[in-house]
Amino acid sequence: MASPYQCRWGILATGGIATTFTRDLLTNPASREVSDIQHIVVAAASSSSASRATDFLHDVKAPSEAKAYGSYAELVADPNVDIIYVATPHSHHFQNTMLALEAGKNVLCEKAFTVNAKQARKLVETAKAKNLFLMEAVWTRYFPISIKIREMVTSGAIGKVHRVTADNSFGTAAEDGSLDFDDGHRMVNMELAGGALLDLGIYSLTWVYQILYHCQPKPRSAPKVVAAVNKYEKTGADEMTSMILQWEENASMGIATTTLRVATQPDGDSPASGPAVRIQGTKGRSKCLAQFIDRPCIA
Ligand SMILES: NC(=O)C1=CN([C@@H]2O[C@H](COP(=O)(O)OP(=O)(O)OC[C@H]3O[C@@H](n4cnc5c(N)ncnc54)[C@H](OP(=O)(O)O)[C@@H]3O)[C@@H](O)[C@H]2O)C=CC1
Ligand SMILES: O=C1OC[C@@H](O)[C@H](O)[C@H]1O
Repeated sequence: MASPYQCRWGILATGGIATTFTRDLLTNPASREVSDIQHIVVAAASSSSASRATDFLHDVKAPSEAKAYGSYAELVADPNVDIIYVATPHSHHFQNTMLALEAGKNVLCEKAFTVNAKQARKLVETAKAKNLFLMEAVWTRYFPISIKIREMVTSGAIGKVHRVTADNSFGTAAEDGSLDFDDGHRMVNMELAGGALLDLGIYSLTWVYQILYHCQPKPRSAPKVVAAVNKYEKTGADEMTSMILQWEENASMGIATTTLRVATQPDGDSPASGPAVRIQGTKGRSKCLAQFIDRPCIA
């Protein structure tokens, strides 16, 4: 049997999702019946100190040879790194991803990819010009349930789809109107491009787009969009966003919502919480297909 391809990762940032992702990356692919690849963490960097990166590598049980850097610039210059995983707040994705691309590295960047379309275009152009892999880490697209539902839509199993509704919301509010997060937390901090839309709403939009856009035959067109945003008065970040997308030629509508004030699942995992995503087609009654919009669960 051929030896597995060795993919050598550099982890840029050491926060919550960097820890979760890196632990998952180091799980033996054989556990999911994959044998043609081996993921190796060769280095990690923290913007605050090399010792923070050392602690991170220890925490995720990376190989003892993995290098710890105290700056992102040192990480992207490491010749042993094939691909960089960017796990900083939204505000920093563009600059961190560009740093890595310019150093000739492939990149997997956390969602939300960038804070505007212009930044996204620039990154894509740079990656193309340098023939590098570049991807936004929206794992929702790869869940077995997403793949199954896309198959159901493209095979016509639920008929012509006319409506998708998707909500991804969590949080509660105190009597005085304050949200669960401290004002400096990345979820509500404008300096870190916080807010419900970039953090959670992108999952609602992912569901609408993967059904009503990507599953439709080409040529496809952009939808008409009407949207409204409520801002959190303590920080100015969006705390509630509702989006209606309509494709006139397909007679289809997507309704994507997100908020930090109430939860998609007020009753936790119980079916009483209701679905996060509903897909309605001509051959199917309304389908309640996913209880967790950003987790690989089946309702
Ligand atoms: N795909 C998914 O399921 C999830 C994705 N995410 C996404 O991952 C990204 C990071 O989220 P999360 O890990 O929860 O965030 P954390 O706040 O836990 O970690 C962010 C890390 O970014 C680094 N960083 C660099 N500059 C700054 C700065 N100015 N302020 C704060 N941190 C900075 C820090 O690491 P260091 O000090 O080492 O440089 C910090 O630990 C976001 O884009 C978020 O949307 C988050 C959760 C789940
Ligand atoms: O992507 C995410 O998914 C899970 C949430 O807890 C987190 O805030 C968000 O960034």
